[in-house]
Amino acid sequence: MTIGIATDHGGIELKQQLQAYLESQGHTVRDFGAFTYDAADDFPDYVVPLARAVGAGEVERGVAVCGSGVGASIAANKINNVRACLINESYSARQGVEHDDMNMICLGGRVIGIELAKELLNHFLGASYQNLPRQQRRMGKVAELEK
Ligand SMILES: O=C(CO)[C@H](O)[C@H](O)[C@H](O)COP(=O)(O)O
Repeated sequence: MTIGIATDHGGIELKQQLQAYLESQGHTVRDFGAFTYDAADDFPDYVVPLARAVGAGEVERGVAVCGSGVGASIAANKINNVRACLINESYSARQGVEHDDMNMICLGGRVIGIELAKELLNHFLGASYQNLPRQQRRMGKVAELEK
C-alpha cells in the first residue's frame, strides 16, 4: 500500500519509528515532513499537504501525528474526500475503516507509545470499507456536506 505520513514537532520521533515500521512491512511511505525538530512549527503545514494527497487519491491512506492527534484530525477533515480520526484504541482503528471508510488515522505523539501505534496501524491498514447499503447511505450524507 502507498501511505503518506506527516507530523509536526509533537510527533517527530513517533513518525520516524512508524515510517521504518511501515517500510519493514512492505509499504511504500511518502513523507510529508516535518523532517527535523522545530518547536515553532505548525501542524497544518504538514498535515494539510498529506490530507490533500489522500483526498486526491495520490496515496491510499494517511497517517498524521501531532502532539495529541487532535489538531491533525481537525485540519485534515477540512479537505474534501478525507475522513480522518484521532484513534487511541484498536476497535475504532478497524471499525472506522470498515463502517466509515476512514482514510486517515491521527495519532498523538505525546500520548501513545510505539507499540500501541504499530498495533493501531495494523488494524487501520488491515481493514477495508464494507460498503454495505446502510453505510453507503450514511457516508453519502457525510459526503453531501462537502458540496
Ligand atoms: O497537539 C497538537 C494539537 O492537537 C499540536 O499538533 C501540537 O503538537 C501542539 O499543540 C504543540 O504544542 P507546543 O506547546 O507548541 O509544543
